[in-house]
Amino acid sequence: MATSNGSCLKVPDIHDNTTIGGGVQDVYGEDRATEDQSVTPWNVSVASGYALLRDPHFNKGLAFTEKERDAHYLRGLLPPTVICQETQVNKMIQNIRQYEVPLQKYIAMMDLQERNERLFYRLLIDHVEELLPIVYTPTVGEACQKYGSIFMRPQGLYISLKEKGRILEVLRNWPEKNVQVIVVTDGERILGLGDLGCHGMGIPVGKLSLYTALGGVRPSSCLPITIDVGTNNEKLLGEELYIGLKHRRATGQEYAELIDEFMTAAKQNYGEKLLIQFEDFANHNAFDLLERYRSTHLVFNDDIQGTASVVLAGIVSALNLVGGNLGDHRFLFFGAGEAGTGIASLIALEISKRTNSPLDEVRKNIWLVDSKGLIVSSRKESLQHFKKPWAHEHEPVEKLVDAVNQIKPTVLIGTSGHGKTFTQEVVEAMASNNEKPIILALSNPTTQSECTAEEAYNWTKGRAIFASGSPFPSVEYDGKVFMPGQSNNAYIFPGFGLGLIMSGTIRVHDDLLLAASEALASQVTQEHYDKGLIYPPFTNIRKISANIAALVAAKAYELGLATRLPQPKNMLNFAESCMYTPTYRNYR
Ligand SMILES: O=C([O-])CC(=O)C(=O)O
Ligand SMILES: [Mg+2]
Repeated sequence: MATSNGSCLKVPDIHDNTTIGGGVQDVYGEDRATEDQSVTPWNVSVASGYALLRDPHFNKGLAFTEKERDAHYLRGLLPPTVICQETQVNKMIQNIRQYEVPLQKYIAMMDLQERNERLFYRLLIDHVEELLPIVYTPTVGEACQKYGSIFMRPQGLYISLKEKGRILEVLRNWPEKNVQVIVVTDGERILGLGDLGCHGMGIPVGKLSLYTALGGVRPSSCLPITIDVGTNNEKLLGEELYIGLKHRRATGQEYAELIDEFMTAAKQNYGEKLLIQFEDFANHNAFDLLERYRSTHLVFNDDIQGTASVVLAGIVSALNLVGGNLGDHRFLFFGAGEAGTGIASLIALEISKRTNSPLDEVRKNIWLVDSKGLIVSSRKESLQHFKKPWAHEHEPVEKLVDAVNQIKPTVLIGTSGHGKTFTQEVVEAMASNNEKPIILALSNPTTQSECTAEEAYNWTKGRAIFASGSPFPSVEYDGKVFMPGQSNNAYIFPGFGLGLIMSGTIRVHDDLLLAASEALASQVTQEHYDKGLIYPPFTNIRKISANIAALVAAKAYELGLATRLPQPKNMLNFAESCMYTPTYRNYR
């Protein structure tokens, strides 16, 4: 029974605006009719009174109706006015706009997420282009750098070396029991900002809020995790407010054992269909972890695979502007880590499928530059394994500009994590070799971008097809306005994850990444091309995500990787019906 002091009551009928799966056996688990397992319509415990207002999952602030205020002991706890969610959204966006400093906007958004989850997501969805740079790159990068001083409440799980041997217990401390996606980092390579240790938590939190806002995966299914094995960041080690373990990183067996315990415990606790997204691990671990767990767990590395899928889509759609087939182009990467080699591999796979040519042959048109210069066969012995397929016959070349002049790429892709490395000389070399050079400056956040949009358009005299990892405003050159694209894995991972979840897929296959990429490219219309865009705007992202989810799920069924039966007849309708929407529920 309900009590006035805020303890729990049974709510016999909570109407939800969204139902999925026709009321039985929904994609989120067994026998549930609503998209949010924490509130089935028939028999749910939620807080009442003061505690209800303090519960971000249920709180509606001034949107509680008169009847709800009576029924749930809220009288007097709220001022008398009742306002709707739409008005609250308008008020909140005005409040956010009053902050001049992006980090203040970030803190205000995190505060809202902690106070009223549905309002947070409604606001983020309704103002996605404006707020994405706040909850995501670039501001999330700054938030991670200052995480120790802005830390208020844990927004996910911290699993440190102290928890070794007890990780299952730690997972069970998390209040949500039906977790379907974990985004996990060890903080060693946060965006292009390097080792931020435990302060990397901002990244899984940000990524998962996009899973919900952009991909419609319900918030209670999402679990952000930071694995803390120490940090090699001397500055953080000396900081009083650093929130992580204050010693250098554990490596080797100690590291592997902790990760392995985590992977085993996560699968044991949440089941075979749990999606684990690796995010912002350093190169060596990123490749090893993907290799080690891809055949036993549903794992996805966003930096290797998500980035690859989004970039391939952008290049495929850029062909509409520059002409030629994918196989006719020559690619030069600056940066041969996760993103660089991940994108290179997926492009090679796609060309190989399209042209029916062996991968070895296709790779010859794809070149990579790392910190030591062009990757060439004479360096093969000393190369890390993920670089070896790209070591082609060529004399050594040290500088990027020389590589551009000698290789003559049609597409230049920056994945270096180092800002300002596409110098005027480099960009001009691209422009002198190509009528419409494709230039992608993918490193994040904005400070690490290989060049700015303005530089790309100015130095190519408005001829560049440009996209970047972090957003840039539009640029005017010679009386014409250019709109740079944002080539960020945020286009892919939310819809990709939804596709896996809704189909009960148990393993990630490269063909699923190609399907996601194709789905994204198919969302770019003539209207976008006419504006020089190679990606659709983020304002359409939920529709884009539904399309990605549908194609990914269809491919998963085709490959025999999907376990949810029966297979939905109309995959797109099904994807849309699965998506969480943050409209307030009515509490009777
Ligand atoms: O988070 C982003 O904006 C894209 C990404 O995965 C990275 O840069 O590591
Ligand atoms: Mg990342």
